[in-house]
Amino acid sequence: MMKNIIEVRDLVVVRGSQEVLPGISLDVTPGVTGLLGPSGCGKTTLMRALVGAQRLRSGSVEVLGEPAGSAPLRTRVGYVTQAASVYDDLTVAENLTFFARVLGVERSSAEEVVASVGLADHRHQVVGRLSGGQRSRVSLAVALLGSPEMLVLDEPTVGLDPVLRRDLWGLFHRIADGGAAVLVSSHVMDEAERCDRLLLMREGRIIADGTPSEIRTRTGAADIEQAFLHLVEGAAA
Ligand SMILES: Nc1ncnc2c1ncn2[C@@H]1O[C@H](COP(=O)(O)OP(=O)(O)OP(=O)(O)O)[C@@H](O)[C@H]1O
Repeated sequence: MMKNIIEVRDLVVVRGSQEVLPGISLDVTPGVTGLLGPSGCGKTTLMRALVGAQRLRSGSVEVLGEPAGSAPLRTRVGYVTQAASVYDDLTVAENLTFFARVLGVERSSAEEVVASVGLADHRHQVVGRLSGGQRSRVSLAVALLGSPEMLVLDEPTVGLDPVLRRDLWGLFHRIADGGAAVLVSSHVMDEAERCDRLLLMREGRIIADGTPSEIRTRTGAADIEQAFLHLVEGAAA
């Protein structure tokens, strides 16, 4: 059996006055796992909990056998939020060299990750003058420093053209083939078929968990969007 990279048990998270996650449990093994669900269902909140950036009301979140967010996980986990988190006044290469030093990662790794996100030709450009899609790939490159064993990506393909989207999904699978858990959130259902496993989320709960074909077969739907609607209507009935 494949080892669990992520173990979440009875996780309850309250934000403001709302119980956003009312008690989630899940295991994630290596591979590309898609976290899908409508806007506001709690995807980002779950991802924040996985990287230790979210206060938990109760329950536990373990990553690679350590409590989420603990010091030993610092270089073993990569996280990309929806907002680019790099320095606009530095070049692509300068950003990567800076973060490589902060993380204590080899300088050569900085060059590798720039190439892997397709930005080698832009490495001497100032980040503030790049397009939105290029900037978000700089954040992704930072998250890839040190070859993390868990990579958490919040809507990483928003605003990218089809060729880049295809290339990035190829990259996610190569990373997963190396034994990492890559967790990708999306509300674009047509990206679901690119995942090894899907977690469909609604109102803070996982309403389906399986491969894309398992979920389609179980619901008798032609695609994941139809399957999701079927599940939502079934749950409401
Ligand atoms: N800082 C906050 N304070 C209070 N409530 C919040 C806060 N951030 C998010 N929420 C609430 O938590 C719920 C889940 O939000 P979350 O960002 O996890 O959803 P999401 O599924 O990632 O949505 P999206 O796809 O739009 O990014 C929403 O109802 C939102 O209003």
